[in-house]
Amino acid sequence: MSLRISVFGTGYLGATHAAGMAELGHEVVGVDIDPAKIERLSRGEVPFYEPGLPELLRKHVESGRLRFTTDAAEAAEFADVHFIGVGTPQKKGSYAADMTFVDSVIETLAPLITRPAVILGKSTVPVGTAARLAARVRELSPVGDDAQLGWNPEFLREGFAVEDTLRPDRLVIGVDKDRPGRIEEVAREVYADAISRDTPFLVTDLATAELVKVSANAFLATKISFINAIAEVCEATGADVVELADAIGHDARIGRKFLGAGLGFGGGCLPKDIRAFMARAGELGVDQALTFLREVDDVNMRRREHVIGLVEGELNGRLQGGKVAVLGAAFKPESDDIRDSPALDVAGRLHLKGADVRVFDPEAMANAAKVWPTLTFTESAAEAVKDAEVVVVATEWKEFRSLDPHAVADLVAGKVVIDGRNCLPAERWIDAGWRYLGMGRHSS
Ligand SMILES: NC(=O)C1=CN([C@@H]2O[C@H](COP(=O)(O)OP(=O)(O)OC[C@H]3O[C@@H](n4cnc5c(N)ncnc54)[C@H](O)[C@@H]3O)[C@@H](O)[C@H]2O)C=CC1
Ligand SMILES: O=C(O)[C@H]1O[C@H](OP(=O)(O)OP(=O)(O)OC[C@H]2O[C@@H](n3ccc(=O)[nH]c3=O)[C@H](O)[C@@H]2O)[C@H](O)[C@@H](O)[C@@H]1O
Repeated sequence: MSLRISVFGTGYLGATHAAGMAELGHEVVGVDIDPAKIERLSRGEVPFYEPGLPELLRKHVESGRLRFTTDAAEAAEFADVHFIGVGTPQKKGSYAADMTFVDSVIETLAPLITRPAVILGKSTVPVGTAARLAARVRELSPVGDDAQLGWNPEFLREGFAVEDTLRPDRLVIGVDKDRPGRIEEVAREVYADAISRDTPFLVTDLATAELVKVSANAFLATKISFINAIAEVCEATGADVVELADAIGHDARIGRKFLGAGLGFGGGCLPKDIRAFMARAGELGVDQALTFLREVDDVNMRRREHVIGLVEGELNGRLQGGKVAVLGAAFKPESDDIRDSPALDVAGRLHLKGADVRVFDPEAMANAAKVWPTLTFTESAAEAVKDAEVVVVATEWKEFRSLDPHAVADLVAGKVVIDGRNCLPAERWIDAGWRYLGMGRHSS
């Protein structure tokens, strides 16, 4: 059955969710406070890089099943199901999540709900938020208890956002167990396609749904920092963390995924989510339960220092004026997202320490230049590495993984490559005469 849906927030999550809902047969309006974004989306353009999304979005804008507006009243009038996908960034000067945007959607939308409707929150929020907002919605809406709020956390990965939206590996719906209302029934209609394929559909209370999301991200972050901590020990002992990860990953209880040692995790979610989780635990008086996440964060940030130290070492302690190429600015490949990007952080810090840094990224240059206008960005990887004394591979784009070490050798001043993502074929680079430094690996 086709539903009328609105999606508040048309960033990485919201724009993908809106297009995905249209693909599932629903009629959708996307709402954002940024008029420039809405104008581009209305023309069928995606204002960020996400493989497969431009085609999907254009298809549904052209079919008329998907449109965009800055007018919340229009969305309230049109839709019976409202998703909230606005940002919950880290607050300045604090670990906590900034709830201004989510709160503002509720304050605007709830009074406009004049017939029974369901609101499903998708943003990642501190536990307790949904119960607070559900009460606020009942208070503000003219239909009172007939305006119901549940929480439906999102697990998509950037770079695979379309696939993850259309074929999620699980669906979680948080419902106030004392007032379940129509939330489960409506969510089953929204996600009928995935449910028909036996996708696990888990109905929980509101707090559990909120905690599922932050626990999943905390676990992923912990797994990455675990392997990076082991990488530190490998570096001290001459062991090889990639062989080690392969070996422990064969144990099905451990698994090989997310054991990629390197520059560590970044992005708009993992770092801020573990910090917000710690902040919320503090407010709840259970901060001790999550002190290990402090360590997870510290191990992660040390990876960046480690790479900066390696560059400095290769330049004989002389960063000032040293020519360094940084390949990659995005926090991971197949994304133009530079939020808390380890690659860009390393490039920026080397630049602040006086190195002559040149950066190239296939998709993230425009975003990176906004944050680091004083960094030098080049048109190509070849231009970035020209005359470099050290090359740092900081984001594992395919374009960098498949670089020809012989061709690159002809361009550089020094054949030193730091593989910040353990993504290069080390033997090929070594055979081509390079000094190769991996993360937690034998160097040559
Ligand atoms: N990016 C991702 O891969 C995922 C993000 N999330 C969560 O989803 C939420 C959104 O994340 P992103 O899409 O990455 O953020 P984003 O920053 O790309 O997008 C947020 C959008 O919300 C808009 N906005 C702010 N206030 C608004 C309002 N009152 N009404 C309508 N629009 C408003 C902004 O203009 C912006 O376009 C966060 O809580 C994040 O943790 C969850 C899973 C995946
Ligand atoms: O809440 C969110 O926004 C999302 O956060 C992550 O997705 P995403 O940030 O898109 O990226 P990941 O693929 O998880 O990678 C995160 C970071 O970890 C790094 N990483 C990943 C895997 C690994 O083995 N090693 C490693 O350093 C990546 O380079 C990247 O910087 C989660 O994977 C999603 O399930 C979740 O929905």
